[in-house]
Amino acid sequence: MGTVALRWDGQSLALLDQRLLPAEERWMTAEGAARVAQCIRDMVVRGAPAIGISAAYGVALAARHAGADWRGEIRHALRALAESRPTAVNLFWALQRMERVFEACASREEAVARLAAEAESIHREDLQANLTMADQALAVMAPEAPLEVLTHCNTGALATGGYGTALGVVRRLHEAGKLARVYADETRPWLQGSRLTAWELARDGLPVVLNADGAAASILARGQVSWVVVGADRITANGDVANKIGTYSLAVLARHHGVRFMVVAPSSTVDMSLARGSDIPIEEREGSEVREIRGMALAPADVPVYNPVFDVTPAHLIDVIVTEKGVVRQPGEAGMRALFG
Ligand SMILES: CSC[C@H]1O[C@H](OP(=O)(O)O)[C@H](O)[C@@H]1O
Repeated sequence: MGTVALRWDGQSLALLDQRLLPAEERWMTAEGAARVAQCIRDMVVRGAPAIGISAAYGVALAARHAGADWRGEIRHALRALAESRPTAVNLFWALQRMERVFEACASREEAVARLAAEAESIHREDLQANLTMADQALAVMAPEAPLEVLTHCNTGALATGGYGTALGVVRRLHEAGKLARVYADETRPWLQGSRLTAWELARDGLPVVLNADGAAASILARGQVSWVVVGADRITANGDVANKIGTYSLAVLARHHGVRFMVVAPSSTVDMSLARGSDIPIEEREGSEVREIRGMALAPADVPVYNPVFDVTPAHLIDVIVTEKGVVRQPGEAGMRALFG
């Protein structure tokens, strides 16, 4: 089997501990919803679609382990999971789906069966969405010869139900014989690019080249990269995109150098209830993620740190948003409403 971030056997959820990659491949079992919420908060599992899928399985686990007050326990699990991370809307989208099914259940036994089935559907649909998006993106790119692309963070099988969003597009280019090289930004501070993307792509035999984030400008200036391809954590009604910190600067660089900029995300990442990107809650994480790595000091222990882990790329810097429901070119409110109502 190819790379996967999580496994569900009908009774428990196993998560590949992404904090330890690439040094160690260690799986941990999350027995209940509280543990799943903690794994999402601590980034054992991360990536917008993967945390939505994990949260859904967390609700299924809550039903499985519930007692006489099964309704109260499942409600408590829904709340705890919703508090695990704030920016990726896929988490809340998945929990809303689970809640709708839960509210329609008349007994704990029914909830156990139906919530597990719903979580499995969310998982399966995400994988299918990735495959559809990869096809659509290939049609947009229409490469005649193998091309170079640059990506940021990790949007691959590790971040999704399988295959990947932006990395799914990279995979599809490779399968079509149209990928000359993919540059992977290392993605400071959590290093999703160096620890996860380089690992995932090298493992699957794709031509990946790792670069420091600060090298992106000179790579784009060389004129060989055709597309910057990234994922998303939330897309608002006007086409603004929240994604991993550093995406916005990459979009500015791409526009400056005449390189096209593509966002690839399933419709579960679209939040039409928010008018613009400035409405998106941006997660800030511990300063220690910047000051140190695996306990080793990279900065004075007491230096103040500002560590927002997402930024917002305005729609006007994006050439195309690819979803499984269709493609929005030159994103703006009209194009978003045409596809998402
Ligand atoms: C396939 S979307 C992945 C998305 O999630 C990342 O964030 P994190 O690693 O903090 O969960 C990032 O924004 C990626 O684009």
